[in-house]
Amino acid sequence: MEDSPVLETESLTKSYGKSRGIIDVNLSVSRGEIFGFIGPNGAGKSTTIRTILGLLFPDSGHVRLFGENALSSGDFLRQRIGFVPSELNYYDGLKTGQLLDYSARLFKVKDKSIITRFCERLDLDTNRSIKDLSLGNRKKVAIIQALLHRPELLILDEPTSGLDPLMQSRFYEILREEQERGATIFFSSHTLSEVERLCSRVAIIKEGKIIKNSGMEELKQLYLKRFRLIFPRGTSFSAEELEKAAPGVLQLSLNKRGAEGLYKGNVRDLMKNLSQLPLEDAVLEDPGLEEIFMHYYNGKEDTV
Ligand SMILES: Nc1ncnc2c1ncn2[C@@H]1O[C@H](COP(=O)(O)OP(=O)(O)OP(=O)(O)O)[C@@H](O)[C@H]1O
Repeated sequence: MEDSPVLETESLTKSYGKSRGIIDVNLSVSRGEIFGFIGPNGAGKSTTIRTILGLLFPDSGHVRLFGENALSSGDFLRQRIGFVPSELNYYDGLKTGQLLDYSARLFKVKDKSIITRFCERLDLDTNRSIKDLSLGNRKKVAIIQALLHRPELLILDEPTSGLDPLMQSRFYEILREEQERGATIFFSSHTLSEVERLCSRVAIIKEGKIIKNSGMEELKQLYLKRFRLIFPRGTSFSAEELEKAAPGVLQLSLNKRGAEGLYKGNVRDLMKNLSQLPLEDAVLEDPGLEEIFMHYYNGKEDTV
C-alpha cells in the first residue's frame, strides 16, 4: 500500500438537489507531493474537499485515503489528516491558546511546545479572544490546528485567503518543511502564483468537472507558448495574415511594432511558419499559470 496514492477519487459525483456540485471528479495525489486544486468561485473545490473528507456523502464514486476506502474507514483516518476549511466557525468564548490546547489534546499531541513555535512563526497572540480575531488571524488558528498532530496528509481549502503577504510567505515556508518531513499536501487556491510556485501537480476544475490534470512543468511547456513578434520598421501584418501564416495562434493582439499572443501546437511548426515571415525578431516563452488558466477558462477546452 506504500506506493498507492495517498489521496484518490474515482468518478466522485455530488449534487445539491437539482444544482450541480461536482461531476465525475478523478484525482490522484502521490505521497510527498504538493498538489494544487484551482478553479473560480463555485467551480466545486470545496464540495470536492468536503466529500473527500466525508463531511458530505457523494451521490456516486469512491474516495481512497492511504489506500483505504475513506467512506467506510471513519475516524482513525482523521488522526492522519490535517484540514483547513474555507469557512471558519469557532466557539467564540475561548482564547486562541485555549482552543489550540484543546485541539492538541483531541489529537493526543504530546509535545505542546509546537503550539508556541507555530504561534511565534505566524505571529499569533495566544491571549486574544477568538471573537476578537481578524479573518487572517482566524485562518492562522485553523492552519496551526491542522499542523499540530503532524499529519501525513494536509488538505487545505484556500488556506492563504486573508493572510497578508508576509504571513503567506511564512506559510509557504512551513508547507515546504511539512513536505520535507514527508507530508503530502492537497490545497485549493485562487492565487495562481502560489500554486505555480509550490505545486508539482495541478488540477483545474470548471463547472464541477476536472478539465485539466497534469504536472506543472508539463502544463507550462507542452501545450502553450507565449510569443512576441517584432515587425521591421514600415512593415505590418494583419491579424488574418498572421493567423493564416501560423495556424494555432490564439488570443492574438497587434500593437504598433508587432504582435503577441498564445500558440497551441507543435513549437517546431510555429518556428518554421514564422521563419517564412520577414520579422525583425521573435520571442517564444512559457506562459505563466495565470495565462494557461485563463486560456482553459475562456476557451472551449473541456477535456483533460
Ligand atoms: N449547500 C449548498 N447547497 C446548494 N448548492 C451548493 C451548496 N454548496 C455548494 N453549492 C453549489 O455547488 C457548486 C460548487 O460549490 P463549491 O463551494 O464547491 O465551489 P468552490 O469552487 O469551492 O467555490 P469558492 O471558490 O467560491 O469557494 C456551486 O454551484 C455552488 O453554488
